[in-house]
Amino acid sequence: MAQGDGIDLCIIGAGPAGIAAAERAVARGLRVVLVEAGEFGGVAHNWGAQPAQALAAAAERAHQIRTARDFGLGTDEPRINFARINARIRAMIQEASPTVSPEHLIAQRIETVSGRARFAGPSTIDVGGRSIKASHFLIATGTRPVVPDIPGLDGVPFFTPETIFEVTRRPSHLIVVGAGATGLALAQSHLRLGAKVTLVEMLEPLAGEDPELVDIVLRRMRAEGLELHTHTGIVSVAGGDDQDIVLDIKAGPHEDRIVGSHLLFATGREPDFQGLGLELARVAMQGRRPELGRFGRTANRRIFIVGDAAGHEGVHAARHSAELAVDAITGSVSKEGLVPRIVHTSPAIARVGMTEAQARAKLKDRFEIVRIALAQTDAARARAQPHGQVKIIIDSAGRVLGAGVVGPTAPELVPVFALAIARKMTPSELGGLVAPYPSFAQIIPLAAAEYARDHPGAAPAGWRRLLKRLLP
Ligand SMILES: Cc1cc2nc3c(=O)[nH]c(=O)nc-3n(C[C@H](O)[C@H](O)[C@H](O)COP(=O)(O)OP(=O)(O)OC[C@H]3O[C@@H](n4cnc5c(N)ncnc54)[C@H](O)[C@@H]3O)c2cc1C
Ligand SMILES: NC(=O)c1ccc[n+]([C@@H]2O[C@H](COP(=O)([O-])OP(=O)(O)OC[C@H]3O[C@@H](n4cnc5c(N)ncnc54)[C@H](O)[C@@H]3O)[C@@H](O)[C@H]2O)c1
Repeated sequence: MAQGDGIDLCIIGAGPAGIAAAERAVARGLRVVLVEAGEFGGVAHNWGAQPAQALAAAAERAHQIRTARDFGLGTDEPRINFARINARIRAMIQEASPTVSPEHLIAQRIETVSGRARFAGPSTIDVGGRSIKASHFLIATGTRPVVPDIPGLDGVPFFTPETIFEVTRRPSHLIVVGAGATGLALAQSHLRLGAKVTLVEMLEPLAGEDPELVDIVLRRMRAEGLELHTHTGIVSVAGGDDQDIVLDIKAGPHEDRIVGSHLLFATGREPDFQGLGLELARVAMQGRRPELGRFGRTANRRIFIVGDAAGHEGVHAARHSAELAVDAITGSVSKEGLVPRIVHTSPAIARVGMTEAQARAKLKDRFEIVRIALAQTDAARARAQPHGQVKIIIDSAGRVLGAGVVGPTAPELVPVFALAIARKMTPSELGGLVAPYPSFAQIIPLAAAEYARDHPGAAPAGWRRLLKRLLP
């Protein structure tokens, strides 16, 4: 049967991007159908961000117990029960599920369909033998993990970031391959939960991030016991089934062997358009990737691709890209927001706007950097969490262009810098904001004072000027 005409927007994939798009579209008065092949909530809710955050929270507690002696508290090593930790994670996901359940979505006037979608033509999809026609389509099908082709891997049991939460006993020695945001965060969680962890990376850890900020995190992780091999390739792998996993590695001319109990590949993700029938949808491809215009519009102007499938990174980026696409479909004028990039290690890295490398490429030496160590705040000293820094990129006119924060509350601080960049604020204006005491946010006025020391002419913000900038 052909589901009735009159559907304005059919969304394929009910992860954060698909759900955000559906919510915005119904708010704009569109008739929306949301199709999901697996679990509503997508990777983020079921296998990605949420479980990883819950695991990191357990790991943080274990770390606090282990370091409690620094505060004058006598404690033993935490007793860690992996089965209970992962049972809590599953329970937490179940508890949060109503917020992404079909029932909740239907209550918001979003029609839901369970099944795998495949285009049957430029304006029709097929879902389990059922045909759905719509004026516009939004593809929000996310990504799947990539596992490298390594000699010997056939027959060796391994985990991906989606399956690692199924472990019910503490790995005695977890080998993690890939030091991106996922690999580092999962490696640190397992390390803090008492596993020995060895991380193998063929390039630099977090290669796209500011090396100065990454270095702070890596120093912490090494101090906590992480064994890290960078610029290291895997020659072969063997073992499994009650036997140790043996990884032969090579860094330049040096060969080595790692013997572990569990193997996790965090070697990146790729969009999976196979089986979606994009050729029937008249979506033009560039190799294996669709050609994308503004807001993810494809060569078929009625089809958009958003979220991780379009190369955005993280839940907030996925949601934002989806909302912009809906705005484009409904003809609303919207401005792309500044999307922060976050690495959820401990300490975390959060940054927004231009990096030092980008500023150098664009402005040569016509910019300045202000750096302040987190240790300069009383909050960091009181909580014994001194590991971190703020790094602000400022142009020659004195406007904030970018900022990177490393610290326990980095993700909470970075929106302040996003606002400063969007409003073209100066460090003096930022320094005009009153940060509560004690808080890590005090690093912001400290950074502003540092800038003012070298620029005595840059007047602190008057409240009138600040108000003028903040008000629409
Ligand atoms: C371990 C891990 C930790 C992470 N931690 C964080 C974090 O802390 N913070 C953060 O911001 N991001 C994090 N991420 C990234 C985050 O999960 C993604 O950015 C986010 O899920 C992307 O949302 P999405 O809607 O684009 O795609 P997804 O969440 O992948 O959802 C896509 C949905 O589409 C469905 N689908 C696919 N094909 C079809 C089809 N043909 N028909 C119907 N449905 C289909 C899938 O079943 C899936 O439900 C993490 C990822 C991982 C793996
Ligand atoms: N906001 C967050 O906290 C968060 C958390 C997880 C993921 N994400 C996002 O999800 C996306 C994917 O991140 P990711 O870390 O899964 O992937 P990634 O692609 O960023 O990192 C994968 C790493 O694996 C390495 N690698 C690949 N093949 C290898 C091999 N054969 N041997 C050794 N190393 C190898 C790569 O060099 C790279 O450093 C990113 O965009 C990331 O920002 C965000």
